Amino acid sequence: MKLRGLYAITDSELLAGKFLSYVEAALEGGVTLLQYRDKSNDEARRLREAEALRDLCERYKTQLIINDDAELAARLNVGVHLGQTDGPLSPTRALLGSKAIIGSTCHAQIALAEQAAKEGASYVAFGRFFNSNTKPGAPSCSLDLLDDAKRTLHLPICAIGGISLDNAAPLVAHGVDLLAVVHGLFGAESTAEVTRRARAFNELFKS
Ligand SMILES: Cc1ncc(COP(=O)(O)OP(=O)(O)O)c(N)n1
Ligand SMILES: Cc1nc(C(=O)O)sc1CCOP(=O)(O)O
Ligand SMILES: [Mg+2]
Repeated sequence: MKLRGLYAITDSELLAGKFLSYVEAALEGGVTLLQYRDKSNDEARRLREAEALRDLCERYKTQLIINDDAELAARLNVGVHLGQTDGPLSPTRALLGSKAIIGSTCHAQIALAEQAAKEGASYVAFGRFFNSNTKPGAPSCSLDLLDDAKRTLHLPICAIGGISLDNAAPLVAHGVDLLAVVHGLFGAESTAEVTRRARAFNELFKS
């Protein structure tokens, strides 16, 4: 499967009270990867929501990725995204199998991405590219890094951090394969607007 297009990421606070309707609206507009990102310790809710997302993703033929939690990903037979302190990639690849999608946060460092590639990552994520409401403290990353990354790496490149329809085009022009978005998608006022935004993000990959 080609990893290219919109990578929608959920936010439990932003989506409170409208979680599944907003996610389904995004899927309706077209989502390549959907990440379930919930930083709480509420294990029961996390399992319940992740199962609901897995079922929804199956209906829309979208790949589900669990943030941080390889055990939950293994339980649901879906992919996982791991940051630099979320656990090692090689044992996670062994746990999830050769076909699973495993992503790695590489901040603004090509060396981290090269290491992730060696350890079996399916894609590498760089960011943050713009000011982020969701994660204001994330280290910043420049467009120049993408040119180096395209020259050096041979796996899909994901961009994250403050991405919206107003600023995403240059990222795609610099070779980004996946646009990972929370607020720029789910910050919309209505489900119709979420669907419109998802479609518009996908259009960026067609020109
Ligand atoms: C696609 C994607 N890229 C980066 C991150 C950030 O991961 P991490 O650094 O582990 O931070 P948290 O998201 O866990 O707070 C991500 N989740 N997804
Ligand atoms: C979860 C996350 N990780 C980042 C990083 O730079 O590693 S930025 C970020 C938040 C992305 O949300 P929004 O699209 O609302 O900015
Ligand atoms: Mg993490």
